[in-house]
Amino acid sequence: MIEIINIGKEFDDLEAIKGINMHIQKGSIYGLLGSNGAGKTTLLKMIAGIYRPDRGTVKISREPVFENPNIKKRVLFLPDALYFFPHATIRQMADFYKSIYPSWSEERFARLQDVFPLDLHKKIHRMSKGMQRQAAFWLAFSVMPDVLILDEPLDGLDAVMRQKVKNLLVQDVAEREMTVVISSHNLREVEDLCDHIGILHQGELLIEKELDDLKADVHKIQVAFHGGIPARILNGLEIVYQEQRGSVLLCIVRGNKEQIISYINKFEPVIFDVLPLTLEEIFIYEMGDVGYAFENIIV
Ligand SMILES: Nc1ncnc2c1ncn2[C@@H]1O[C@H](COP(=O)(O)OP(=O)(O)OP(=O)(O)O)[C@@H](O)[C@H]1O
Repeated sequence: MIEIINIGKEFDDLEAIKGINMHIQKGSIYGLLGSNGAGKTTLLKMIAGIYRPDRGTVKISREPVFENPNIKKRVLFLPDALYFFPHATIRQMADFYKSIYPSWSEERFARLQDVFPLDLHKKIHRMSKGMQRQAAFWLAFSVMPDVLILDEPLDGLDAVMRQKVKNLLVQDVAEREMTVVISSHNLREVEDLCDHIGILHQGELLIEKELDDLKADVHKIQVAFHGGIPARILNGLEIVYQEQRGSVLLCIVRGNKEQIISYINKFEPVIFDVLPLTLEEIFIYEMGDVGYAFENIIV
């Protein structure tokens, strides 16, 4: 659905995006993670056709996005800093969206009034930050785009509204195979919502994987033995991080869960737990691998 082919982008002498390749499947929810300044917004703007890549191409449905009105009318970008016309009301913005997006659904817009309790005729700039974000989602869901690109989307929404928006996103993906790309620092939210994850760092894509595969590959282990930790045990494990707390060895280990369990059981542990890592822990550890310092990631 979305093909990103060796794209690069520079700002003056800063190489913000350094030759990224990505493939995003139709109907998936792709979470783009990364440290501050990693290049997420720059990449999203190139996917949305707002920035022209200095090299490489972004294609949606096999067509280049940049300066391609046929594709751009199927793509909606919700930026982190929202923009509405000065003094516009939601109704006026809706009429604008209706005039530029052929997929706009007036019927859906009317139905979503039940989800977003906002005054259609109040000037948006007089609304609270969270209400403005609700207005932006109301408009976005009424456009019914094929591709929805969201930069830090749920910031400012209260817990109930976040859940409502997440439900609407999942519903559009399930019912009409909308493709969603989300950049977020809220890894718990990404973990709930996304099926694919990309981690960006200093303009490069460190990892691109299905969330389930990412989680299946790395485990948190707590283990203790009579008479101390056998020195040999560490040789047979791909240990990413280790720490001893009293007689308990805590470590993060890469590899197949069953193989790790059968290997450790040979040493006859008295305590042995294998726990999944949260996406937040995986992120911190992957970033640690590339020198983005962490100290103690086992909690
Ligand atoms: N319009 C611009 N002009 C010059 N430099 C820019 C511009 N936009 C972004 N940059 C630089 O490009 C790099 C990537 O910025 P970008 O906003 O894409 O990062 P990000 O991953 O979205 O960061 P954050 O998580 O902090 O929002 C940063 O070093 C930033 O200063």
